[in-house]
Amino acid sequence: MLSAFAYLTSEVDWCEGNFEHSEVIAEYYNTISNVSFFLLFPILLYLNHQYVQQRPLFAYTSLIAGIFSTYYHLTLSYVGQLLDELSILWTLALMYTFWIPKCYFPGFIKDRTQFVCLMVIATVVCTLMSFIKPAFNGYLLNSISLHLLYLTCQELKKCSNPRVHRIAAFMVMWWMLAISCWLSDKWFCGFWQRINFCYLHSFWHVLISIALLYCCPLFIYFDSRYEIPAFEPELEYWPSDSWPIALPYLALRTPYKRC
Ligand SMILES: CCCCCCCC/C=C\CCCCCCCC(=O)N[C@@H](CO)[C@H](O)/C=C/CCCCCCCCCCCCC
Ligand SMILES: [Ca+2]
Ligand SMILES: [Zn+2]
Repeated sequence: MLSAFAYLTSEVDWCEGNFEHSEVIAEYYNTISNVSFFLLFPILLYLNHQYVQQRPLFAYTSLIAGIFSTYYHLTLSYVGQLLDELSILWTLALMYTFWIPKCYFPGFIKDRTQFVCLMVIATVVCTLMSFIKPAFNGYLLNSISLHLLYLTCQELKKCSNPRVHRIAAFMVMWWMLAISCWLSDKWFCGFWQRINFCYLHSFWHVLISIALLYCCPLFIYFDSRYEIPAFEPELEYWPSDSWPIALPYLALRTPYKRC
């Protein structure tokens, strides 16, 4: 049992060489690049504080995923890998349970309570299955992004706001860059080793964090339109619209009321 915590017991070993820069950190760049998840957390929280006040549940999940991902790359242990993957699975399950608009529920589901039960059962089953072949979990988790893409397309069809379309386009661009790095690190490691450039998984950490900077405001914008009718949601940029590099966030405006 204790051996599951031991260094180098994980089923997946990423392309970066082990213990090349430190005696205690198995994959040095893959570990330190997790700093992007720790930055993501306060940035999302600060920029979207109005939304977080309305629906506080969602704020802490990216931090937990970041902690376990750091532990995993630091040790490459079996337990580290499972914690990394299961924290993402449960984060995404939590997001789905509370963020998915009712119109996307399967036909046999009547209300959110039933949907919560369905999500709990599905997540517990996936959790148990993930112990069977942990190496497969990464593919499963990444395939959830395809469903997020589908949901984005459906919502964009209902929305003519050019700002929303622009943020969605940026999210997809960053996600495509991120997933290319993740797959390339897995499939073409021999090539990257030959040219002595084995850092693509650490690029993935940074690029998927940037994609989430666009993904989160977009999905909480969709959610606000359905679930917080007392406010008018608007997507804005920090520090300003006119800056060449700016971060999108959700502002909740009180609609002007005529007497
Ligand atoms: C207002 C505040 C809201 C805060 C919400 C925070 C939402 C965070 C949501 C998800 C967290 C994902 C964290 C990803 C951690 C990745 C760690 C990692 O790299 N693990 C790998 C092993 O080291 C593992 O192989 C990767 C597995 C795949 C993970 C897939 C994550 C998908 C995230 C969805 C991104 C959507 C982008 C847009 C899609 C079109
Ligand atoms: Ca490695
Ligand atoms: Zn990783």
